[in-house]
Amino acid sequence: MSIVITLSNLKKNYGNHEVLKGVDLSIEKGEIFGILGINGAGKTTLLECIEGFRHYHSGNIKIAGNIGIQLQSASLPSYMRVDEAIQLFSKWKNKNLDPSLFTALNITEINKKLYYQLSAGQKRKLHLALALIGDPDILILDEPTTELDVEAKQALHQEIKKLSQKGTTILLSSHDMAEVESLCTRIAILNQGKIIFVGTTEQLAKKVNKKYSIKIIDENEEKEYFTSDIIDTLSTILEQYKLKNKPILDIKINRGTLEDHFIELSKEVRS
Ligand SMILES: Nc1ncnc2c1ncn2[C@@H]1O[C@H](COP(=O)(O)OP(=O)(O)OP(=O)(O)O)[C@@H](O)[C@H]1O
Repeated sequence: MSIVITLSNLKKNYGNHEVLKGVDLSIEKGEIFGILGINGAGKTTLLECIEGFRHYHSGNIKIAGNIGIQLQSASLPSYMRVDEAIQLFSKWKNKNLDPSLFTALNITEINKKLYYQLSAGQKRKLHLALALIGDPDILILDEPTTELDVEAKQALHQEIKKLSQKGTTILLSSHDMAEVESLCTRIAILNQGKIIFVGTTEQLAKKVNKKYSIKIIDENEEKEYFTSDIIDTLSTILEQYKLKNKPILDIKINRGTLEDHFIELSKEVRS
């Protein structure tokens, strides 16, 4: 796998406020890479440095390929129509927007609307569509699904997965842990200016040593067991029930969510 984004010891201050305190990161081609962190952790700053919108004070950023960008907040002239914006960006990039995206993101419905008439979610959809014109090698999305309705969110998730399968690298920030868990191949957690974790969500679960919970419900009671080895523990429990010839009514397994693990790790770092 080839590395398409490399950050080495990246530092960025706003006045005396050190927001990025030496960030190192490598992102591979075709990854869907999520940047997580609490409000103000520096995710947007990091993405904007990579996009070239922010000056950084020291360190190095290497990018292999062209970038499509959907900013957290962006604006177009109030009286520009949606189809005019798409034509304008298509001309700039000398490529048209893939028609399947019009349908997937429901752009056709808002084609003739003026920019100022769009709802917040519709604006976000338009900016996403504009980022995708020109078939970028790397797509950077800052909180892409905030304000999107469920249908548009699902459409975007499918689109992101398709793009990654054909080799586009996607770098996104999000507060939606369920979204990150289902989409991202790897994540990085930004905390107090440093990356405190890089890896898969499973690796994060291991790092915080989160134990699985197994709840067994039988006719008389509900019992909960905690384990890090689900197969061994579950087999032993089932064996015992079989030996006692006791019927089980329900089994619930909870491996913890990304949100639980994120909170756990943030607590560990603070203490
Ligand atoms: N232009 C700026 N001038 C001064 N301080 C800034 C500027 N932009 C951001 N900051 C500060 O830098 C820190 C990081 O902000 P940033 O927007 O990068 O965080 P974030 O992780 O994207 O937050 P959120 O999740 O709330 O979007 C915050 O404390 C913010 O107040």
